Amino acid sequence: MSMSQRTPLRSRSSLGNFLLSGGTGTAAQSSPVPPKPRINMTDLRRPPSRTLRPGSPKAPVTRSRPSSAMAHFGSRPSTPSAVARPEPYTGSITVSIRPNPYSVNPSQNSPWEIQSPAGKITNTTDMASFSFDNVFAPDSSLSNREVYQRSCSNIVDKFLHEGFNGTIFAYGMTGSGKTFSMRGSEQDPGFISLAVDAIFEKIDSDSIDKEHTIQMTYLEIYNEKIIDLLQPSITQSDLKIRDDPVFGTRIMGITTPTIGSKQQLLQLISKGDTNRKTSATDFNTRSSRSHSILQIKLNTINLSNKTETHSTLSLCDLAGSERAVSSLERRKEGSFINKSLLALSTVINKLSMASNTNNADHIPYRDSKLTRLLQPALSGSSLILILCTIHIGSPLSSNQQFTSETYNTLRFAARAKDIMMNVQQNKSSKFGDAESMKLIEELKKTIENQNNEIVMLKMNGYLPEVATGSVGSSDSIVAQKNLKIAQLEAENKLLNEKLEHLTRLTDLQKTETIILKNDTLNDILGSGTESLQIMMANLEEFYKRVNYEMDEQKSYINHLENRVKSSQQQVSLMQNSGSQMQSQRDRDDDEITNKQYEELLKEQEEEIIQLKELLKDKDHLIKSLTKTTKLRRLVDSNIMNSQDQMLADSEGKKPVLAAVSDAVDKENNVLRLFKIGPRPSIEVEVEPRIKFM
Ligand SMILES: Nc1ncnc2c1ncn2[C@@H]1O[C@H](COP(=O)(O)OP(=O)(O)OP(=O)(O)O)[C@@H](O)[C@H]1O
Repeated sequence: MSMSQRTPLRSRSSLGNFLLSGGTGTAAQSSPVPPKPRINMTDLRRPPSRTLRPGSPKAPVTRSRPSSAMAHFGSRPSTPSAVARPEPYTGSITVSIRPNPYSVNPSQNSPWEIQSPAGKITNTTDMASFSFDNVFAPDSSLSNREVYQRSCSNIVDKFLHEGFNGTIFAYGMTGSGKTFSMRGSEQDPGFISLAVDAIFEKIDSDSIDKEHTIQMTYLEIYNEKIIDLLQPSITQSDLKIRDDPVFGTRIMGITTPTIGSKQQLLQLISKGDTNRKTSATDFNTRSSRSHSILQIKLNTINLSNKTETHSTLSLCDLAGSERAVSSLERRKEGSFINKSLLALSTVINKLSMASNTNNADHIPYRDSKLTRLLQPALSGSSLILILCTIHIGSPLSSNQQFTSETYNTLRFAARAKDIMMNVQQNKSSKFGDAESMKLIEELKKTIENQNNEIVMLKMNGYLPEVATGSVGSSDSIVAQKNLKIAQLEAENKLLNEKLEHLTRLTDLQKTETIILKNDTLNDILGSGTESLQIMMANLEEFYKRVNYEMDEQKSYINHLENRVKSSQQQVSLMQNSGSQMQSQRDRDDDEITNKQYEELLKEQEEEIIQLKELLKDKDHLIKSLTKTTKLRRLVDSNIMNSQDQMLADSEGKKPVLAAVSDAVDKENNVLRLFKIGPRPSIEVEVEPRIKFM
């Protein structure tokens, strides 16, 4: 059977030479969506960025400054913390400013003074000054590599070596150099190529006990539609976004090839680039008319300590905004681009305000596809670099617009710089689950292949041995054929039994894994040393949070419904008052808005159904957890009891069992509060292990 599409990348010292020479490249490239050898966490359908990460729409960021070690979240019910977590990154978003050197007119004075070493840019007219992590000189000899090393490589390193997610996006006016910085050229490769180099350097240099699997997606948001850049013809229609417990958000049905080599990855990126919408505009002959997001997902299995880590690097090249546009189509695109960039600005403003004032306002991530996709990153699941590209031309005549756009970009950058983040590393998990999923996949394929062979044998009487003339008379051919069919059927029966067994065991492990991967439940489970009261209080807290998130969803839906109503009213008002004089442009915009709201509303309705399912899942988890807790307590109390009994026998005192029984009564009272009935005793297979004969 072919496992080529899921063959992990090893360091060059082991499998690397074969794989990196393109051994698996072609197959993976043509595959639309290869199955992932990991537990499908979507069953849980939990929106993590709103629940368990520091990213609730109400309190997405910490208020602590970079040096603070004691980050806390805003107004949402806090996560009870009993388990030590990996060291988070607490600090601000990295913001770098890069001027387009060709926007400088040497014969005129620039309205901007740049002090690169101090990371400062000042407007010489009103002396408004901005400070950032980097402000690069408008120097055409400054290479992308240098800019990458000074602003971006740190995030890529943390993505590669420490299990952080990283998000890098280029923001700025059209023609200011976003695509130039992200894609670069052959002579001067951009951030994407440089990050790909770093990824494969890491794979090459890693020890032989590490296996890497790389997957990628490449999409564009064009006119508020998500389009798969790797399969645009098939999936021209708008792809849907869903919450995902592992990656924050997930695009349904997007092509996610598993990468076999660096060359293959670069080829796929180039393929995506050619599919991206670009057109000539007033400021740029090849202007990007869409926002593009390239995601590289890295899964690393450490064979020596049997752990699996995943992290995602997102590289976004945003479309530039523009006002002066001549064609209707460009105007329509511009209206969508401006809307999503406005939504991004609003989100950045609110996050910045929340950081500065502890004012936990609603963050409207759902106002655009762009902000919805960036939601996990902006709400604390990712380190972020924003590269703002600017024009620093003369303040005179035609360049006046550049100055005001540069001002806008710098204000956006300054607000982004204000946002304080508390970013968690992705946790490593034991990879037994991935292995068993792989076995299940292999078994399924074998069974399928053998079934096909049986069908062929029965229908056509085809036997490979016959075709090669290696068998004798027709009687013996029939006998051999029947024997082969019988053998295959017997083998398949056995394989089916194995498959069933394995699936049962994996399901058991899956339930455990879901509980283990659930941060909040981990907190509740704690180290196993908390008292019953603490554990039940934690459960109560967990329940509160679920309800809180449900309420928040409902209020957002109300908000959207109101917006749909008011825009519908506006439209009918305009129609009634005979405002046919309304320009074609405005009507286009209104239609877009209404359609968008209706789509949003539909999505929200679907999501509410999902959330209700999610609540059921959480109920189920709480019940499982309570069972586990009871079981653990029973085991503990049995041990204690036998020790206590021995002590009581020797000292003539009351044994501890009586106290444990009091505790069980108390717990049942709390459970009744949650409307969870006390559970009967359960059969639990302790530490189910996969055994494959
Ligand atoms: N730092 C730079 N050094 C050299 N050339 C640059 C630089 N920045 C931009 N350019 C040149 O300026 C032009 C416009 O750049 P680019 O296409 O990257 O802009 P953009 O911001 O992506 O625009 P849009 O939003 O319209 O897609 C290109 O010809 C590019 O080569």
